[in-house]
Amino acid sequence: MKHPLDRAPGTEARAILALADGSIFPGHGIGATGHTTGEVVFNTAMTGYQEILTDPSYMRQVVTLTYPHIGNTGVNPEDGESSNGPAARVHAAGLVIKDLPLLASNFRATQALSDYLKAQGVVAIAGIDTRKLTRILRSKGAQNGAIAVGLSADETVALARGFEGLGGMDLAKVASVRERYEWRATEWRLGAGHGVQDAPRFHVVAYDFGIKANILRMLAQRGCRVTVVPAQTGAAEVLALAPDGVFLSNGPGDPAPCDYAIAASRDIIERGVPTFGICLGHQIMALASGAQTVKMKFGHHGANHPVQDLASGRVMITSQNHGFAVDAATLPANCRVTHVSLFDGSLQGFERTDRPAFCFQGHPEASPGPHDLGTLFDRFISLMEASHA
Ligand SMILES: NC(=O)CC[C@H](N)C(=O)O
Repeated sequence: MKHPLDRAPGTEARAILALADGSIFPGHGIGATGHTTGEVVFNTAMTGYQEILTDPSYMRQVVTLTYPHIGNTGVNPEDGESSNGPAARVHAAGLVIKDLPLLASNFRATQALSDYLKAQGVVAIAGIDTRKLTRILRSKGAQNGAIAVGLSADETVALARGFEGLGGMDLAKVASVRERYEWRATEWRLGAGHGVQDAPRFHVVAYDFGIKANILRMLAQRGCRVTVVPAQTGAAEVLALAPDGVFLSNGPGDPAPCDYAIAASRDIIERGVPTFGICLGHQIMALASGAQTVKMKFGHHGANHPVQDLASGRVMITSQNHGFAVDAATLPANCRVTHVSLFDGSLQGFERTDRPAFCFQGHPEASPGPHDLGTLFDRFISLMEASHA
């Protein structure tokens, strides 16, 4: 009898991964049939594939995982990161891996990765030389690509070249929730699962540009009642909710065309409301402060990127997922750099010197990844406390 976490060997369809430069990688399909396109990026995290697939920031990106064995721990109903609708919903446009194990084994697993990808309609490919692929992406930069089951190599290359690219693409409003909602679930604990915040000290309004659930859980854990609002909510509507603080979320796509979010954030920050931004939210805060963003060559996607906190000199190991960055040279005088990447010297965080506002480019909420920067959430709480005093 087939165990729900087993996979029958030799049953996969032939599939092709093609890059816009014409590179072809034959493999086998481990997800839905059909085809998909997107920007092909590589992520160096050794695990956390369920959180990565469900992170809305990966919308229109085909994720290559450089760790060779993916799927070993199956998937479970609790580790999804998409807060908008079912947490288990996959947002990545596709998945590229080296090897899918025949057997998944974990006490929390309820489904095999392959069955999950099929159920979610996600096209995915295994048997790929991900080291070769990653060397191409590192030397030439992130590229548009396609995965296809049942198409020729030429047809798959044509699909890859047909993807319009993420530059200039406004996806925050696409990933965002349509209706405002309240969030109270706290962080997951072994044996207890998620708790509920029923005695909140603060009210946070969180802009949903594609927000990850663990950000909301970490805010709730620290005593916040969170009202999550759609990406295009105006500043007046947010201020009318009388928030103690405003949060600008992570999200997919290019931050520069998100003019609605840039304008609203500018108004809210100028009003002196404590504001915290993560990843796309950090980029939006920079644009709202007058700085500029740029597209990176291949971005940062992984779970062990060293980042230095300039005030203390301490080096933090961080979770990262971004393909755009704030150009530090364009930061105005009222922005002070707080964090720098030790991989490439790029800007990782800044604070406003004239307003209670700060932001971080990586992912302090982890999921997946290390927890070194959880203290940034405590800093946001301190800003809200200070504004009450
Ligand atoms: N995780 C994120 O919020 C990503 C932000 C933005 N889409 C980028 O790629 O840089």
